[in-house]
Amino acid sequence: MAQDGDKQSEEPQVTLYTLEDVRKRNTAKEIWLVIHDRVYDITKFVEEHPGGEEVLFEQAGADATESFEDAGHSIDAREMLNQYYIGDLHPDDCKNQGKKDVLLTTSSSTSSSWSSWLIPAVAVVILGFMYRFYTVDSRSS
Ligand code: HEM
Repeated sequence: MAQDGDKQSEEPQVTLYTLEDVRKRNTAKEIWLVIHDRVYDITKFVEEHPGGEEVLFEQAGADATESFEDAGHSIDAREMLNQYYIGDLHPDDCKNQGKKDVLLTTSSSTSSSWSSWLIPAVAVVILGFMYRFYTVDSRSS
């Protein structure tokens, strides 16, 4: 029995929130926002934010990924996010971003597999032609 308990505690328990859950937390008492499909409760951070309270109030209850990235936050700022992380955005609400990631991965891996054999193959064909022309030239002269 104790083992069962251990197993359960080893599994990461991620709480899922919908955008609707997040939207409700946009008051001075409670401020949540979404960055890269992760949900943050920044209520206690608002006053400390070096970029000011106002920008956070503007993003309260919404997906702040774009504005967070636009501000060009440092690595330290990104690490600070962990302190306020409370859960993930429900997959239903982050469909578009998931699709975009998949497309980007697929297209980049496809192009790299193409170039890995196409460029050497073209080089071999060109070298073959050059070799033929040179040998034919030298035989005829
Ligand atoms: C919980 C989320 C956030 C954290 C932990 C955070 C943290 C920080 C930190 C540590 C800085 C100081 C500069 C740096 O180290 O990059 C900063 C600056 C700033 N932040 Fe944030 N920030 C958050 C969310 C946001 C959002 C959503 C916006 C935009 C709406 C924003 C806009 C800014 C701006 C404009 C500055 C000033 C940049 C400058 O003066 O060069 N931040 N933030």
